[in-house]
Amino acid sequence: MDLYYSPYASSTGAILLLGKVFGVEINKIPINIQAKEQLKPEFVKLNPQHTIPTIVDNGFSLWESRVILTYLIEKYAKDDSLYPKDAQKRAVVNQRLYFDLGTLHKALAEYYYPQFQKKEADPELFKKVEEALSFLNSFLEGQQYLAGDSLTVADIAILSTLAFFQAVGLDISKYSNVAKWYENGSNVTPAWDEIENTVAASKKLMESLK
Ligand SMILES: N[C@@H](CCC(=O)N[C@@H](CS)C(=O)NCC(=O)O)C(=O)O
Repeated sequence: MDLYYSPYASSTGAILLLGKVFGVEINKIPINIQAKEQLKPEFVKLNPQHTIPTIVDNGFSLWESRVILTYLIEKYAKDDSLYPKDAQKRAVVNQRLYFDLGTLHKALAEYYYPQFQKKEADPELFKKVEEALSFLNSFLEGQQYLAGDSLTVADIAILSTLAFFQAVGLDISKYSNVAKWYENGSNVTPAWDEIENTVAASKKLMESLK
């Protein structure tokens, strides 16, 4: 399976993690967004929206990172534990994934990405980050996992989001449920080293831009 990736995409580690868990061989193809490589016609042919990450699995092209994660589970997992088939359990997992896409990651990206381009941090945008982390903290009240009572793709996606943004300065320590869940999650999630290695490489690149 080909994975077109960029160090700016916080989800790359989660995709590599699932690839390792399921024994899927992933051929990593870096795309340099600063050099606008994603706009090359051969890439736009694969993904007209020209976003990273994009996978090509036996000729099947797919993008939107959280959809890539659920696709990998549906296609390669031996059971449904990471993405339960039960309608209500799956709905809660999906709610967390959409919360990541539309609220948490969105707020973090809007606050941190401009800073990679040497722009001043905007405190107004940080309020949205704090609000999103407070929501996450409340989802985790009395819970060891984000959706249900065992590890799911919701945990993996949001752990990956937070691993990435912590590497560039986010502090989650005052959100005690989040901090506790992150600590446990990073210990119990299989192939966690894929996230750590990816985040370390991203951090190095982003620091070189400062
Ligand atoms: N929601 C999408 C976001 C994808 C996205 O916007 N990726 C950025 C890099 S972090 C990108 O590809 N930017 C280049 C472009 O849009 O041309 C996902 O999770 O896959």
